[in-house]
Amino acid sequence: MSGKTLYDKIWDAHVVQQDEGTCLLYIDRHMVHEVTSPQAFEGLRMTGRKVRAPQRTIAVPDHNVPTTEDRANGIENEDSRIQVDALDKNARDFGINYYPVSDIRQGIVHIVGPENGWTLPGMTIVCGDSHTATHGAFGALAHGIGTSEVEHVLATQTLIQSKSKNMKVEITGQLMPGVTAKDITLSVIGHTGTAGGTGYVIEYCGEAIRSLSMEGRMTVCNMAIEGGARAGLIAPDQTTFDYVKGRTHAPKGEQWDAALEWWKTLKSDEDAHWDKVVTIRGEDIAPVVTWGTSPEDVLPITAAVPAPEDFSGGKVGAVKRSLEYMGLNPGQRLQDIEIDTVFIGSCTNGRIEDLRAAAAVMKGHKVKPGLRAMVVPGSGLVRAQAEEEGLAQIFRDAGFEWRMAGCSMCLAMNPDQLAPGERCAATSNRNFEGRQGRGGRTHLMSPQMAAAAAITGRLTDVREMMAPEPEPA
Ligand SMILES: CC(C)[C@H](C(=O)O)[C@@H](O)C(=O)O
Ligand code: SF4
Repeated sequence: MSGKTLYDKIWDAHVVQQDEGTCLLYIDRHMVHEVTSPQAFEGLRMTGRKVRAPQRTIAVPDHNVPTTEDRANGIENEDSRIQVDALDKNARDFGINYYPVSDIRQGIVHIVGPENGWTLPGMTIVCGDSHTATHGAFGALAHGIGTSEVEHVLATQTLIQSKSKNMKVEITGQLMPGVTAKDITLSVIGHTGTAGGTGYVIEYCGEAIRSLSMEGRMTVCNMAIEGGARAGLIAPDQTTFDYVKGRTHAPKGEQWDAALEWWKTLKSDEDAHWDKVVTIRGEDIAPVVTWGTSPEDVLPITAAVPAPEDFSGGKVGAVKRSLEYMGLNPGQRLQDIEIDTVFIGSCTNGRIEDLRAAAAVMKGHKVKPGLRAMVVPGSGLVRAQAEEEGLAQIFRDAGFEWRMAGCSMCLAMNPDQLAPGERCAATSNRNFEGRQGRGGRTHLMSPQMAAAAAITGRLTDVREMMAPEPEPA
C-alpha cells in the first residue's frame, strides 16, 4: 500500500461515518457571509433548530458592503441592504462569532479567517463561497459549499462529501524578479485550463512554493477553484507556524505545543500516490496578464493578443466572442492595451504584502491623469496596518482612492463597478463577462503589475519600472 497525501491525512482525520461513495466529514470551521446564508438560517428557524457549534462559526459581511468612508450611513441598494441586515440579525439570534461592518476586523471572509487565527493547519473549513480554497494555504482542507450545505453544516457541523483525486502541482526552483504568487497561480491555470483540476484536490509544492510567504501561498490557493479543483493545499511548515502563532484564536500554551506536534505530521508521504502531476519551472514563469474572459486566457505581458485560429475545438468560437467582448484585435501587443481603471484588492490580492508590493512600485509616481484607481484593503486590520506603515499615504499621494474593506470591484454586488466598455487592470481572480459591472472588461494581474499600469495607463511590464540590478564589481 502506498503512503498518504496531505489531503488523504486531513480527510481521514475528519471522517465521522463512511458510506458507499460518500462520507460524513466533521467541519472544524464554518465561515459565513451575507450572500449565501440567509436561506440557510431561515431553514433553521423554520424547523426550530439551533446552530450546532456557534463557537466554530464565523460570520462577516463583505460582498455587498460599500467601501466609502461614509458607509456607516447605511446601504442604498435594497437587495444589498436586506442581505447585510439579515446577517446582522442571524448572527445575533444564533450567537455566532461576528464582525459587523462597524468592527475594525471586518473584511473579506477569506482574509478575516486567517488574520484572526480561525484558520489553522489540518482543519476542515467550509464557506458558502468558492474562494474558500484560500485557506488551503495553511494545510487545511477548505472548499466552497452551496446554501443547502450551509444549512446542513450550521445544523450538524458535518458535511456529506465524496473524496476527490490527488493532484500535485510542483513549482521548482525560484521566481525571477517581478514574478509573484499571482503569476504562479495564473500560469498554472494557463497551463492546465479551467477544467484541468476538475475532480481533484491540488497540493502545490516545490521550492518556489516553499519560498512564498503565507500571503503569497493564499494567493496561489485562492485560485485553485479557477483551475477547476475542489480545493488547493500547501503543506504547513515553519512559515505557517510563525504566521499562526499569537493570533487571537490560535491555540496557546500546552494546546499550542500539542497542535504543533500534529501539524508537523501534515505532509504527503514520499510514496504517496498522485493521480495527476504537473511540474513547472519557477524560472519559466513571467509576469502575466489575462487578455480574455476566462482565467485560462493568460499570457506573459511581453506577448500579443492571440487569434481564434491559434486555438482548436470549442475554444475557437469562445476566443472570437471573448475578443469581441474585450474589444481587442489579434496581434495587438498586450503592452499597448490602454486601461480606464485600476483595482487593487480582493481575497486574491488584498493582503498587507500585496499593498506593500503595489506601494513600492507607486512610490514617487502618480496615477496617470484621467484614470480611476482604487486600493481596497481586504480587511480593516490590513487597512490599519497599511496606514501605520505609510502605504496609505503613498497611494493617496499618487492619486489612488483609499477605501474601506470589502469585496468591492471584484464583483458587481456593491457600488464599486465598471461602466459598460470600461477596461480595468484588476488584482482579483475572475474576468468573466460582466464580472466587474455590465460590459466591463477585466485584465487580471499581480498588484505590482496593476500599479505599473496605473502609472502608464496601459498594461505594463513591471520589470521596466524596477531599479536595474547593480553591475557585478
Ligand atoms: C457570491 C459568492 C457566492 C461568490 C463565490 O462563490 O465565489 C463570489 O464570492 C465570487 O467570487 O464569485
Ligand atoms: S473578493 Fe471577490 S473572489 Fe473574493 S470572496 Fe469577494 S467576490 Fe469572491
